[in-house]
Amino acid sequence: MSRKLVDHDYNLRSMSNLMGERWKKVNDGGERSLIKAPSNASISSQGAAAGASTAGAPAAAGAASSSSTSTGDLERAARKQFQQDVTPGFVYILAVFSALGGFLFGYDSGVISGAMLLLKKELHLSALWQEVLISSTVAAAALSALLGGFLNGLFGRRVCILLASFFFTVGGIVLSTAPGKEVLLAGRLIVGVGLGIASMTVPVYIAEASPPHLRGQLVTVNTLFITGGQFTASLIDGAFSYLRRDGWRYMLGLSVFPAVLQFMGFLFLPESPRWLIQRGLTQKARRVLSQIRGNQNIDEEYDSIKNSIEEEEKDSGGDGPVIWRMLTYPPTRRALLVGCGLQMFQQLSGINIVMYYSATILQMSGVRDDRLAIWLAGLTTLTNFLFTLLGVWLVERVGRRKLILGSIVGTSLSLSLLAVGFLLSAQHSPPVTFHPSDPATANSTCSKYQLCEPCMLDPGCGFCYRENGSELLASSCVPVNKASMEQAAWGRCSNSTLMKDRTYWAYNYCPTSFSWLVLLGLVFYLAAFAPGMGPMPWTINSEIYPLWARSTGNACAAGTNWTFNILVSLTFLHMAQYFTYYGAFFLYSSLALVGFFFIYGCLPETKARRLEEIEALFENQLCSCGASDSDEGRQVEYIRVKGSNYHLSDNDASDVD
Ligand SMILES: O[C@H]1[C@H](O)[C@@H](O)[C@H](O)[C@@H](O)[C@H]1O
Repeated sequence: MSRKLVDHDYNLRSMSNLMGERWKKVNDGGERSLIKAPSNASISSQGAAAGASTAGAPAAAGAASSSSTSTGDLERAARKQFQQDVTPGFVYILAVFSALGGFLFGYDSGVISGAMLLLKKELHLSALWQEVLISSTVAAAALSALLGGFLNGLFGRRVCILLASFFFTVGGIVLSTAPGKEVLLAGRLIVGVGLGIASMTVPVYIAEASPPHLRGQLVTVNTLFITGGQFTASLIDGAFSYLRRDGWRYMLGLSVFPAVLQFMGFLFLPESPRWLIQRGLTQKARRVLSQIRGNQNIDEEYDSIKNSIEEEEKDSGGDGPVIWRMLTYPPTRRALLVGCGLQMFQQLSGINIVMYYSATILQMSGVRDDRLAIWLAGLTTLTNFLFTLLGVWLVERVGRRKLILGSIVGTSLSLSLLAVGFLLSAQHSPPVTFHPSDPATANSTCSKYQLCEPCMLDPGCGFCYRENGSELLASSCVPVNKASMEQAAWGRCSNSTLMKDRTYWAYNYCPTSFSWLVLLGLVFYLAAFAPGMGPMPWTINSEIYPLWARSTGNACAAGTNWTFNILVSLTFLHMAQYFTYYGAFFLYSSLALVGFFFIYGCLPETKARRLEEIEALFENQLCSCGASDSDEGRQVEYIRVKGSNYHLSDNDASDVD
């Protein structure tokens, strides 16, 4: 929430409305005055109810009551009181336990790259098996995310989160004890099912439990946990890479701990009050709502959710499966297109390619040692994490729309910078100066290449060279060892002892003096992508659908995310082969630009709106929703006075009445 802007919201008019309202109901039992100093008894009872952090609020309210107190003090007191009242600690506990699902998402999707380095040696995995073990999880996640919509509607968010942590736990145990590759595959599929369910349920659960002014921030914390999980995975990969035997068992098995922690936590955490109301479990919903709203009066929120569910049931009209009703009802159809479009553009912006490729980018920049490259790749995940933290800070300050628009422009520009780096490297590609003869077949395709660039673009070849200062000597293009891409099939680069003498094997890259440009592109990319394009698609999806369509909408959006994740990862090497690296990165950059126009036209601002109000934002024709967003700049503040939430805004002070 923007402090500066909020100061304008508390103008005299709205404050006097507030006071009028205050005095009108001053006799209500159990209500507290912002104008009159509270009694000591009320201070202590309220302080106790709201927890230690409320200690300053009654004092501030008391100060506001003195005749010499300025309106500014009164405003500050009201704001402070409001902020403390609407944010009981329980909401944070709930968000953190839910976001463990995000952590597991990040950990389980990130840890496999390091584990694979050990696995392929120990279990002698072919390239096909490596591919299957990596992609199977993402494919299972895509399918189970879609199925998760149905499960969410039927059993509720809490049961789905319990189910996801159960799958994570079982999957982790199966993986860490697997006797062979078939059981490993089973474990990866089980983990994938957990990933899919968690990725669509957790943001919805957090959004439904959060107060409007904190919703964006708390849902974004989930993506912070995803990137935190990816960072932790890279540290664990680095640490256990020294354990040549069975190191992968620890890497894959350690996720069991956060999974069990989440499972235990959710045995005690409540179901989403919105889901309960929808299911007609009204008494339980009231109990949960007062539990998560602390000392507030929840009547207004409860009534508003209940009314909007009744309205929605009338509006959404018709029978049939939810997805059909969503597609035939214009506001939800538009929301669905926006939600899935955001997830598609997130993946088309190439985040998982950049993360995956970062180790190679580092090798291009002269990091020759494998282990060092693994550790430095951890720096990439750390940067992603730190900049997602910036997103958590910005989301309620600048709003979702501006944040994601700024982010996608930066993403597109930095992808172009990466492409330029690759282009310059290709244009100054080192020549092949030495043509050793293949002992097996006199004529291998690799020996035909005259430059490093086409040689490294051929998946069957690599570049073997000696370095003397900045000069390359005796560089050759030779076939890669099919069992281990880290060596050539024969010759100087096929043997690690031979490679000691400043002889290097470059597979997938060429030595270049423009690596600094590529490195710069990588850092800019993460700084631009992580605060907006990373978290916002998840955050926005958790809030743009009406309750009856929320599970299905999020299921489709998460399914889209996983599907494009797998499509982009599987096609990247082929793209690089056909269009070269710079061609591929220019393509991702253009796709991000298309994404910018899509978001600019179609995405309305949802900041500080109640979930029940958001459907109305999609009433305009598609792709006029964003441009005609009349509320950009409108300041919305929810303020609780005497136990209810009031909606104050500059242009409509009558909301207070
Ligand atoms: O929002 C997340 C995040 O940005 C991750 O770093 C990325 O790996 C995921 O694919 C994405 O959905």
